[in-house]
Amino acid sequence: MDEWDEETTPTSSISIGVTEGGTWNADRGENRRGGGGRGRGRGGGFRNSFTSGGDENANGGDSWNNTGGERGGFRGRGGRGRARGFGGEDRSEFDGDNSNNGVRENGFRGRGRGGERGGRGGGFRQGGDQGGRGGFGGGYRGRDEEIFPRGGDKDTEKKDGGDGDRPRITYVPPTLPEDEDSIFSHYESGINFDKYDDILVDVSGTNPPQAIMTFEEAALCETLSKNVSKSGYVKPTPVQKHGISIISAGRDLMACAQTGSGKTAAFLLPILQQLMVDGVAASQFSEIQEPEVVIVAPTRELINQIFLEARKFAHGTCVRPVVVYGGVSTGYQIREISRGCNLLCGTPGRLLDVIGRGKVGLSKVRYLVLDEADRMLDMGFEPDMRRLVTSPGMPSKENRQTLMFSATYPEDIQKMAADFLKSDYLFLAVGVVGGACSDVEQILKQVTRFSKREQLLDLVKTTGSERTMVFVETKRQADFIAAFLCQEEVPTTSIHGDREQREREMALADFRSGRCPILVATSVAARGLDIPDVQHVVNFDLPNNIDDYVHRIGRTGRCGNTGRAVSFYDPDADSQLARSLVAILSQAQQEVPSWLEESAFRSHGTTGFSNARKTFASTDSRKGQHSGSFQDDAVKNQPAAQTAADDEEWE
Ligand SMILES: Nc1ncnc2c1ncn2[C@@H]1O[C@H](COP(=O)(O)OP(=O)(O)OP(=O)(O)O)[C@@H](O)[C@H]1O
Repeated sequence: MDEWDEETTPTSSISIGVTEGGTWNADRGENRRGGGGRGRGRGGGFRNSFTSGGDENANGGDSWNNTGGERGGFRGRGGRGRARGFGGEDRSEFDGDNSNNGVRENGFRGRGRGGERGGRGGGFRQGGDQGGRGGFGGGYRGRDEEIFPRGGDKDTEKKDGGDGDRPRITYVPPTLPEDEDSIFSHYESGINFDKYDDILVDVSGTNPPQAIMTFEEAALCETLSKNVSKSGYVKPTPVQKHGISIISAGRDLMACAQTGSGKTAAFLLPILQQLMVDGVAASQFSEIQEPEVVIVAPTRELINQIFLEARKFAHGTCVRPVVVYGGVSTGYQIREISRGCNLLCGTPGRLLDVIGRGKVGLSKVRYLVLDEADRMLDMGFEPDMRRLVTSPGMPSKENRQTLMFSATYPEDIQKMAADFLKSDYLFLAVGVVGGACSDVEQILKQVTRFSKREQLLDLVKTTGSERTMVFVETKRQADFIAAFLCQEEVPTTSIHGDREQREREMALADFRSGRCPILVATSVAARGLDIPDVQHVVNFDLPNNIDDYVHRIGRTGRCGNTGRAVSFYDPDADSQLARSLVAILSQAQQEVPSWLEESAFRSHGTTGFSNARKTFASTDSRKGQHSGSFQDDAVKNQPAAQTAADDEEWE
């Protein structure tokens, strides 16, 4: 079976728990729920899960690898774990992350798996009325979250090739609502929307076209124009003013503009407009679909969001957008494509998959868009992008328009990106390349590794029901922190690359709706996600890459709204970021704590920020200067793919 033949679910820590735990693995609902005394609600469930770390720790791991009586054993250990987990041994859960021996590790394991298992059950959210279902196992989502066994139920089936127990993905996302209210639902632009007009814009390259000042000047066709109004757009943002005219003039573009400033519409509108002018219409009658547009983005949720935007703007036209991404039934996606496809959105792996299956022809591609282009082209993912542009039928760069967008553009990536563009491409920089959105208040808090959890709790307790994204570095940590907050009665959900797609989409839906106002996330949610009313971002763990910091805090303060980002700075772990942080904060006119300046000084032995900040100019790397990336050398030298933590599934 070739690698594209059928996708399998990523090995999920949550799912491991589900499978191994037996009770959770049962096919019948009553087994899942019954289980008998696996924890009743918040307190009990959580405590149970952590018991394995107690004096049973010699068996703690084993219990998960067995069934039947061992499960009972696990349940029987309930009640003591909490003391280890969150009470007495405050450090152990973190130590366990790195350690391979000793009591702490077992304790952590007990917690970790329990916690991950907990992610399914709902013990924390639904409290005592969940009865046996909860345990910590179910953790933090709640009673409505379905349990999907790893094999044999309606939702999964074994692979044909007999490839072990790995199930075929058969998840099909819910049908999208067709009513206009849903399609055009949007949040209001904020008080600072007009300030966008004050941002300096630099377009470099030969003969840039004149920017448009209004949507009327874009001369969009009637349906498109109405859709723009229904979306609540009154006037274009700077990246739209310039981007729309550049793309409409047929030029290749590398565009850099701050997070939340409307880059998606900047490429969608002129592309759709051109398709309309050309009278493009999807045909259901050809077996191979030949889209005119291919849009690629690095994560599933982001590409789905771009698809929804495309669907919104194309509403009532003959242009049919389709989306493909990992974690969803390939068969379903291929059927969607075969119903007609002009504009294909995809994550790279799944895109290459459907192309490789011969279901999509590329010879008609006129627009190739790479959103989050720096991430798409960084060191880890460059080969996939090269594979895409050299796929059979894909027009050469001379014969297509290639468009790249991001809020960050390290210089080395800019240079590589140029390989994908015509030599006369335009470089559009709105504001400072790689700069943070100035509508986000940035607060740095110096913490120790072991005080983070309490600080987080204090913080979320003061923010009440305001929507908050909490970024952590690892998937395990995401589950752990989500479970911890749930135990503290803060309704929380989580998103990371080990959660199944159904769970990821549910988590986002719960966060969007406010049902779970706290979303704990890894970097998988750092880029592009546009979720209304996210007032806060917390960097529980700072990323090891300043560009990721910029993207993460950009989940708030979008479209002229204000937001707040609180970052926990652990001097033992984060000093390599100090200088870049000082630069980012200063550029965004934020207060720079003196301890951070000192830390930056200590880690580099110089106060030479002004030198380093020469790189602040909005710069096209062709100008022969440093680009506007803020990365200091220490960070820059890290392979970008590694800096993405462990979380980008890339398909
Ligand atoms: N001209 C406009 N008027 C009003 N709202 C707009 C306008 N342009 C975009 N928006 C809205 O602003 C929000 C942010 O837009 P978008 O997601 O395209 O930002 P972005 O620049 O791609 O951000 P990121 O860098 O995080 O990916 C969206 O909700 C979008 O609908």
